[in-house]
Amino acid sequence: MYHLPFRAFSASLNPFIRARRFASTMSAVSQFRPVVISGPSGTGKSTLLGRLFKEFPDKFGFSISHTTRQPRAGEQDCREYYFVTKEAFLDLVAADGFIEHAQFGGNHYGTSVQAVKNIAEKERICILDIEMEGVKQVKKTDLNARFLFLAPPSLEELEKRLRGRGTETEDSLAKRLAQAKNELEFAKLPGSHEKIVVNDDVEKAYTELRDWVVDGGRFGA
Ligand SMILES: Nc1ncnc2c1ncn2[C@@H]1O[C@H](COP(=O)(O)OP(=O)(O)OP(=O)(O)O)[C@@H](O)[C@H]1O
Repeated sequence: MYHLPFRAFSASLNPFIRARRFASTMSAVSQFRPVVISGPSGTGKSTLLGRLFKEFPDKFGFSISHTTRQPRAGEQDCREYYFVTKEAFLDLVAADGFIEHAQFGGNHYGTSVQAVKNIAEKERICILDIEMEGVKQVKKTDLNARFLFLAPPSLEELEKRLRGRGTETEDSLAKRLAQAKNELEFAKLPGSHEKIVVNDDVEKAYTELRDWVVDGGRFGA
């Protein structure tokens, strides 16, 4: 199987390939700037992104994650996931190659910086739907990203939406609301995001988000 970390490693052995690859990914992310959408769980990110992808089916993409779990029937390497060994995964962690990574059920999962660049190389805008810690990590990279924060009208309304979605237990609800407070505090810091959209009325919020992302057809470039 052909793994991304191996490809990245083998390219790094040859300075010419490395320089060429660096130049091409740099120009790709300057032209196709990734967009980071963050905001508390339940604030409506999936709802608005679903609409954006429907309106612009060929413009955007999600990065492919890495995982150390085994592929399931029908899953393909480099399509659903980059399926890697635990050793390759930990090497990439050590090389600071991940924007975020976590462990679930004994397997590792992560979003690599290179996976985001790969979307730009396909001439699409990579959308990253991530939490505050991920936002901080993206800011440390050369991804040239733009940052939008989707805010709920209030914490009370956020709780109502999370309850209405029917996906939470009392325990997970309390955790999400506590994390929401942290996210809202972070969003108040100057420079944390370039654009804040309050998802009060869904039509209004969608128009505001779309117009900022599309930026008159320039997509921030
Ligand atoms: N403007 C709105 N007014 C009322 N309800 C909304 C609005 N936007 C989204 N919702 C509803 O709020 C709930 C949470 O929305 P959604 O699942 O899109 O949030 P999310 O930010 O993607 O959450 P997570 O980060 O947990 O995936 C959904 O049931 C959705 O239908």
